[in-house]
Amino acid sequence: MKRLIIGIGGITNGGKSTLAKSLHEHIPNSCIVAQDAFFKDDSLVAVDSNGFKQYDDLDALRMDRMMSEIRAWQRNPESFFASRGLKPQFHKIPEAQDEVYVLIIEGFLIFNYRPLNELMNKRYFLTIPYDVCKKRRCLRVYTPPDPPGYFDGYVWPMFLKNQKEMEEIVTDLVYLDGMRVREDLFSAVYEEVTLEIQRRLDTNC
Ligand SMILES: Nc1ncnc2c1ncn2[C@@H]1O[C@H](COP(=O)(O)OP(=O)(O)O)[C@@H](O)[C@H]1O
Ligand SMILES: O=C(O)c1ccc[n+]([C@@H]2O[C@H](COP(=O)([O-])O)[C@@H](O)[C@H]2O)c1
Repeated sequence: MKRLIIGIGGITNGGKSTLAKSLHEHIPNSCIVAQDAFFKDDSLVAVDSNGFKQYDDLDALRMDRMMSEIRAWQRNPESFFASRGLKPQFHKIPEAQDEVYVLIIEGFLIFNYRPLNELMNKRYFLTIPYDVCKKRRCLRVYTPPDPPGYFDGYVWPMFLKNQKEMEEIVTDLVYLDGMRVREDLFSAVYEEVTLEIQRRLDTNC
């Protein structure tokens, strides 16, 4: 059994979940692990000197739990896949005797966490301009909701800081323009992932 781990990172509201879901729907034997599912309880998230809850920081996330989930997939992708009620399918090559299990890891700080970053075979990073990001973010309701001034006073400066830190540790990142239509973004990544799957089926890696 072969494995492939794809990271879909990027700016808040850049389209990570949308892209990850489309990939999952089209890639046989794939699963998604989303970083958003690992936020700590609000009572455990620190507050900064401006009174803003520090959600855009690795400390706000239970990265240990996220890593355990990913390790469970690594140990046995097939049973991890089945435990989510998904049905295995061979890739669309009639003579293929092997299967490639694909894990799609999606989230805004996935490459900032070194132990997680190191596991990825492919790294994609979605970006959108400030004004588009602010507009999309204002339309979205988080739990808890963003307080007034949160985007400019906290989220945007943290994005710039986190991106800078990420770029210091990550190489071979493929930047994706989140302004492209969904279908284009999907096709571009799907094509590359399909080639990676094919490469694994063709070789012993
Ligand atoms: N390529 C795109 N073009 C325009 N809007 C998009 C695109 N991808 C996602 N969106 C919209 O942007 C918002 C955030 O998308 P989402 O996938 O949840 O982002 P993220 O997971 O990065 O926070 C949603 O309203 C979604 O419908
Ligand atoms: O999901 C949550 O529990 C949650 C609670 C408060 C805030 N968030 C925001 O979630 C953002 C990251 O998720 P996303 O999908 O926008 O990339 C990050 O900018 C946080 O400020 C998320």
